[in-house]
Amino acid sequence: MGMLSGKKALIVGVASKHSIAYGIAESFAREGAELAFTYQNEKLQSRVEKFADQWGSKLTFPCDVASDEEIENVFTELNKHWDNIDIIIHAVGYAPAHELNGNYVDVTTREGFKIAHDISSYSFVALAKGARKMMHEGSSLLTLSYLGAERVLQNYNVMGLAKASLEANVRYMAASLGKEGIRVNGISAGPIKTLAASGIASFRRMLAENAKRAPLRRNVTTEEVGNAAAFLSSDLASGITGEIMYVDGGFNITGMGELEE
Ligand SMILES: NC(=O)c1ccc[n+]([C@@H]2O[C@H](COP(=O)([O-])OP(=O)(O)OC[C@H]3O[C@@H](n4cnc5c(N)ncnc54)[C@H](O)[C@@H]3O)[C@@H](O)[C@H]2O)c1
Ligand SMILES: Cc1c(CN(C)C(=O)CCc2cnc3c(c2)CCC(=O)N3)oc2ccccc12
Repeated sequence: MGMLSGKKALIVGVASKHSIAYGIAESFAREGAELAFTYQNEKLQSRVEKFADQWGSKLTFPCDVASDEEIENVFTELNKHWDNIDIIIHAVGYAPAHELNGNYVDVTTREGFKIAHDISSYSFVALAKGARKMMHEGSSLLTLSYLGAERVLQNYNVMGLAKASLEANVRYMAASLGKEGIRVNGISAGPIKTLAASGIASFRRMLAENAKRAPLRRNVTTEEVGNAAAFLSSDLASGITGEIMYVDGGFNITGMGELEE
């Protein structure tokens, strides 16, 4: 019997086998959850359908989180298969690429700021609004954040502000839904080589620096994030809400790497 047996989970954000959402789906399937997925657009449809099939799921729906109509349609369709929903995973983040490379004041724009906050933060509460009628006592929502929400990481720029907004979103949603027994949490993951990380200037250097300085002396994997997500989404975490859990090899507790090994 797995940690998530009998649980119905909707996973938003699978784009490739390197996705954090993919790692989460792997852990969830292993722990016995029944899975449903959304994909951002037709380009990702066949890939996500193939992934869903390997986890025994036929439930996949298109959803660009910029569209209230597409979000609403996900839950209308999902409700034809499931009476209610136990778990929602929000693994979506985006800012226009030009915002994430260069001096924050120089590269940040009003349009880029709006898009980053809409797609990376508003979309989390938008999913909760869409799922409102299907959630129940014991339901759990989980999102993915990054250290850039609280500290300055070179080039992360407006995504740091969007993640700060997302982390406040976790707390306000937890307070808003707590009386109904619905929990809302986040995982602040260390850097991982995914599609969202590709094309980022000096990402490789950042990964190496993280592995050097983190107490565990290595980077984390999507499997490790998946396992922490399974715990936080399970009844074993029934007392935890409004919390952001670091899964980063301990990097966030350090001020400076060991000056000599
Ligand atoms: N990779 C890292 O280093 C890292 C570290 C900490 C947190 N995160 C966060 O983890 C989450 C997942 O990112 P990832 O690293 O797995 O990369 P990824 O590229 O695999 O996943 C990002 C997902 O966001 C989706 N997305 C983007 N815009 C969308 C839109 N308008 N509508 C619907 N979906 C949209 C993409 O389709 C993709 O599935 C993001 O929130 C990211 O900020 C990533
Ligand atoms: C770590 C790290 C990441 C990974 N991470 C934590 C993220 O949250 C990914 C954020 C992200 C959001 N939007 C886009 C992209 C990445 C690249 C492709 C694109 O067009 N838009 O992204 C960085 C960007 C700059 C500096 C560090 C990082």
